[in-house]
Amino acid sequence: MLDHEPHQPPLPQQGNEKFTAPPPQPNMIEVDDLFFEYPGRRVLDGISFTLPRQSITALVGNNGVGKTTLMRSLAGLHPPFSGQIRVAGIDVIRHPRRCHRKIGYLADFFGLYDDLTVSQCLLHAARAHGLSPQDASQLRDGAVERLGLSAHINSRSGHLSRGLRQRLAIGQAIVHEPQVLLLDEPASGLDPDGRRALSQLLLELQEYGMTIMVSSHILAELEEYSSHMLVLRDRKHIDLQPIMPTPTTTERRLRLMLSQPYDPLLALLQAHPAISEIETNQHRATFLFLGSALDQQQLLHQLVVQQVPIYSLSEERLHLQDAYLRHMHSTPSEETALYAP
Ligand SMILES: Nc1ncnc2c1ncn2[C@@H]1O[C@H](COP(=O)(O)OP(=O)(O)OP(=O)(O)O)[C@@H](O)[C@H]1O
Repeated sequence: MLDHEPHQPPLPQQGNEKFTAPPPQPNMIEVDDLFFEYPGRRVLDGISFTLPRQSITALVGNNGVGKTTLMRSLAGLHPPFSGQIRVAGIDVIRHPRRCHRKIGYLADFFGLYDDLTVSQCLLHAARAHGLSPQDASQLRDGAVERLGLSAHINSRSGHLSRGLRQRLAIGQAIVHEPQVLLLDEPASGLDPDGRRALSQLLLELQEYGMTIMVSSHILAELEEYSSHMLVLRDRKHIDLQPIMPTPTTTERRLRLMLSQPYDPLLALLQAHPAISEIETNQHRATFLFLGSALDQQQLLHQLVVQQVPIYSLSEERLHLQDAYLRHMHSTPSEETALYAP
């Protein structure tokens, strides 16, 4: 069950699981010095990274670089050669079964029980996580609604179209409401409506408190919902970049647009204690802002009161495709800009 932050809407109750929730950790996934080898082939060579709670991370990298291997290691399905993996504070390598309850995983090539109905598949997945029949049916109903599968609840999975099978597989991965969701190429087989629905679903699950990692080669789609990009460059190098602030992040890059030039703007921004890295021209200013949503509201109020001719204030986000290409063509030690110009 998810740990709820005070501001989060309550999730449907999962029933009689009773334990004292651990204090929330800032990082939900922690990987340290991870080595993975297939016979005669090293795929991950001492990589380390951490992913913040409630982030949605796009895992990207060239074909064959090791994305699936990394995801399966995080899911406790591929014991690594050495290193440490902690998910939701649990040591995945030492306690893989305990982690399975907290993790939802969708494989790139998944299997479904073709003779079971949609309802039975979801119930089976929920029961496999040790949930009672009553809780399993309650969660099944939630997953059916979230995935838009109501019209197909009694259809056999073997009779579903490819896109609906993909949706059902995603439903199976989230039915037990895991804290961490790992999705390997979840959009393959989905039509444009299904892909849009997937983006919305991931953002909704993030709102509920899930930490999500998605591997895909379709960067434009990842850009719609990802808060971070994790680039697996080669077996030794992995880099994490923030793209969008998460609900718990306070640093963001803002863009302010002017309807006419306003010379005192630079001095005004420079005087603000929460603002740094300012770039201005006649029509706009971009800057790094450190503060809460309320602080941002106050900044906007201050600008309006001082009659700055502002017509919009928005958050800038990284263009994933540009950042990815910049990343892949730089040397591992080179700094890359976090946000698009
Ligand atoms: N069971 C296996 N035995 C041996 N080598 C394997 C095995 N599975 C994967 N590999 C190799 O390990 C490397 C990493 O594979 P992996 O599937 O993790 O890459 P990927 O980044 O997910 O690739 P893609 O983007 O094509 O899905 C590849 O070179 C692959 O050939």
